[in-house]
Amino acid sequence: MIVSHCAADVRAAEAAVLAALPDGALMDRAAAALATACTQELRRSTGGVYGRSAVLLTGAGDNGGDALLAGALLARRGVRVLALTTAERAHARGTAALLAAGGGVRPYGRDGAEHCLAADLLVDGIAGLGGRGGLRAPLDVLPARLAAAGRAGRGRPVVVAVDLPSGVDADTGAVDGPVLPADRTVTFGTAKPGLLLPPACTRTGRLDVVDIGLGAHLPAPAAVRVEEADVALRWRRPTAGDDKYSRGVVGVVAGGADYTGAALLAVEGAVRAGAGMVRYLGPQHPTELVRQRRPEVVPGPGRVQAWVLGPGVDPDDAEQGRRVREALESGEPAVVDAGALPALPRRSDPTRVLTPHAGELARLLSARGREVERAAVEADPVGHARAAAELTGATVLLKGATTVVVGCDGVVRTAASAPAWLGTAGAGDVLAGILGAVLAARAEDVQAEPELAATLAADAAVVHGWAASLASASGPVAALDVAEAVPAALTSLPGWHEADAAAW
Ligand SMILES: NC(=O)C1=CN([C@@H]2O[C@H](COP(=O)(O)OP(=O)(O)OC[C@H]3O[C@@H](n4cnc5c(N)ncnc54)[C@H](O)[C@@H]3O)[C@@H](O)[C@H]2O)[C@@H](O)CC1
Ligand SMILES: Nc1ncnc2c1ncn2[C@@H]1O[C@H](COP(=O)(O)OP(=O)(O)O)[C@@H](O)[C@H]1O
Ligand SMILES: [K+]
Repeated sequence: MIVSHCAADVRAAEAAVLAALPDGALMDRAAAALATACTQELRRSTGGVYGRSAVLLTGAGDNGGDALLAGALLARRGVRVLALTTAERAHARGTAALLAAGGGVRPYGRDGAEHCLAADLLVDGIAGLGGRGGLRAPLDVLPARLAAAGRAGRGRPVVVAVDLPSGVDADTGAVDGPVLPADRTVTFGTAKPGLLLPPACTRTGRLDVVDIGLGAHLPAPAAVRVEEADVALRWRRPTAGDDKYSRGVVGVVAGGADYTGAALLAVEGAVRAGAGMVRYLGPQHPTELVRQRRPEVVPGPGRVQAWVLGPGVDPDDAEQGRRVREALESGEPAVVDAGALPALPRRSDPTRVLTPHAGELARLLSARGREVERAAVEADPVGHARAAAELTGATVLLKGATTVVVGCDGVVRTAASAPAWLGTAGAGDVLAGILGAVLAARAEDVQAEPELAATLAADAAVVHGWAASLASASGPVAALDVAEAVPAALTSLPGWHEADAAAW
């Protein structure tokens, strides 16, 4: 898991650590780690370090100071280092260190972009925690120039961001103007939400979190990235004492006379994610299809531990609509997807996990008096997911390249294990099925501790994305293939077998 904290929490932790350290010690730790990452990137993109060229973009603050101090270390390793200052002031100790090590310092000026493009390495120390808004002129055109020049090491320098890609909002992940995208970001003490949250997170590149001793002084995280190894530890496995009921029965209300495929996909997701039993509730035609493909599915009503409601359900389908409403009234944990979202009562609780994509979330908010367009949701996914969680009382899982989950504990969870190939019809139905199986397996725990639903929702999204990576193998993938890959995805999660051994 990668944890992140807002700027105010980082600054407070920094103040506590600084009180016990000599002047400059914290920046020196940061700069040493930054220089190491820079030499690795130089070696990777050019085959060496000595004689290579680096340009440092340095603002007036400590972010620029980190870059200058790291630049001094690089210069001592034989790198030709030039700092281009982007503000009227520059960090005094960092500037002196770079000059003493043989580097150069001058204003960014008119030819700044040409210097940047000609370098092997570009270190972005324009702004970090103190950044406000997107990059300003003359730096605003630099991201487009770099993008047009090609790939790292082939036409353009490799870009290493200090703490954050400049122009990204550290706390929210908002992108309000041009941002310098990084190939690698070296962040200090803890990650920042803006490095993990969409839309900014696509600019982070490879992320290094450098321990500079803030840990003991940091509060609960603001946002976390759930990783495969976290899921391996938490995934509930059956024991000798389990039977099909105790492992969790999933009730699926999906599909209808027209959309039969969604019924199959949701059922397949639940079966493959290890449900003890799946009951399917729907009209005769999809019921027959489900039975043909998955004879183990039980048709018709009965006791369930968790529901999957809505994939492929037409909101005007009276019969399926009645089943959705009855399930929502039953009190069991539920995945509320697609056609079931309009049936959600005005207030729910966190054991109901809504799984909209951006368009569905926009409709849900608009129907509740918060008129909003899909594009606005995409520009601020976390803000809108949070608004929906507050308005409905439910847990909200907003699907996207980076999926975000907002529950009732205030922490934003993210899953980013999916390849872009997963953006294919029916993939969301499979996720709903997987999540239904996860909720059913832990139904009692979720009832006792509703905030657990958000953790489980993020786990399901990670497995869904991991299964997609496996099934896709860097190529096209169909939704049904994703469901079929779930068992293999689970057993290939890093740490799965170690966690299994520990259980015995
Ligand atoms: N807080 C901590 O625990 C630590 C902080 N360190 C560094 O200190 C940084 C914070 O330093 P500061 O508070 O001095 O602030 P910054 O250096 O992040 O930002 C201030 C500078 O950025 C400029 N700026 C702001 N927004 C801009 C924009 N959109 N475009 C162009 N320029 C912009 C400002 O005019 C100013 O020159 C961190 O990001 C990190 O790099 C590290 O040295 C280690 C420890
Ligand atoms: N660019 C992308 N990269 C990775 N995953 C994506 C991307 N676009 C969409 N996805 C994922 O694909 C799935 C699509 O679900 P959804 O929009 O509900 O489609 P459908 O309704 O056809 O099933 C979601 O899990 C989403 O997170
Ligand atoms: K930066």
